Amino acid sequence: MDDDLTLDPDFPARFDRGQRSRCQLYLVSPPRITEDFAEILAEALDAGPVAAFQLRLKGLDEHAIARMAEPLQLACSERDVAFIVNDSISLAKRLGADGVHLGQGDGDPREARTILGPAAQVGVTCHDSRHLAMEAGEAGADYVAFGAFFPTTTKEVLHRAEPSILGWWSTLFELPCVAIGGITPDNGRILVEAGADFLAVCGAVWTHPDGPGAGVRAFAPLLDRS
Ligand SMILES: Cc1ncc(COP(=O)(O)OP(=O)(O)O)c(N)n1
Ligand SMILES: Cc1nc(C(=O)O)sc1CCOP(=O)(O)O
Ligand SMILES: [Mg+2]
Repeated sequence: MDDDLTLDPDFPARFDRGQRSRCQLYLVSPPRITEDFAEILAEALDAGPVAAFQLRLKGLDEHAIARMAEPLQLACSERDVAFIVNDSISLAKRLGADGVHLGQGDGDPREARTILGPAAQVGVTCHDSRHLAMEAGEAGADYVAFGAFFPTTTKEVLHRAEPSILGWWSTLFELPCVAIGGITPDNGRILVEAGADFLAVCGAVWTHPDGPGAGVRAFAPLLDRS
């Protein structure tokens, strides 16, 4: 791995903004995965610096997700990649995950903090709303997520965000911001330049025609904004 692409040395202790000259990659799982997904994940994580992986499985109950999680969590911990659980504070607790990502209907960041403890990383969906982002920051979130910036086939989105919200946020606040939604190596640069601390990516990595490793590598040139 290229030394120039190493992560903040404190990672994954916190969703640190790290050096402001760099943006980091935050992988989001496909909504459905196959039994061999741990190998696919390992290929992606070994291809370049990935700060965090979010387990975002839809249409399954928590027991089923918990059964699938173990090898994925191991792949992350072996590589110092933060393992974040989507949607469920209780599942994050059960798995001993590094953190949880909460949508607006998924629970309160304060409750997540109480249940998961001070070291847990709590992210909050803020759509295109400055108000929601400030609320999340006040509630103790470790990052705020804005999106969707581009059309996506991974989920139906009701909100579209403009890159300027990233510039507004990162100028005023120290708390890291994540950009999500339809991000590819071809369109992501504008978000990095606008101030995104993390690019959260699903489809562009897992459906890359040359495999997920190539998907991760394709983002490397975008992440340095110095
Ligand atoms: C990093 C990141 N940002 C936003 C989301 C979306 O979360 P949510 O609004 O809860 O929607 P679902 O993911 O549950 O469909 C996310 N998962 N990750
Ligand atoms: C999970 C999710 N949340 C979004 C939001 O706008 O809150 S967009 C999105 C899908 C991200 O997948 P892809 O990189 O394939 O577009
Ligand atoms: Mg959710």
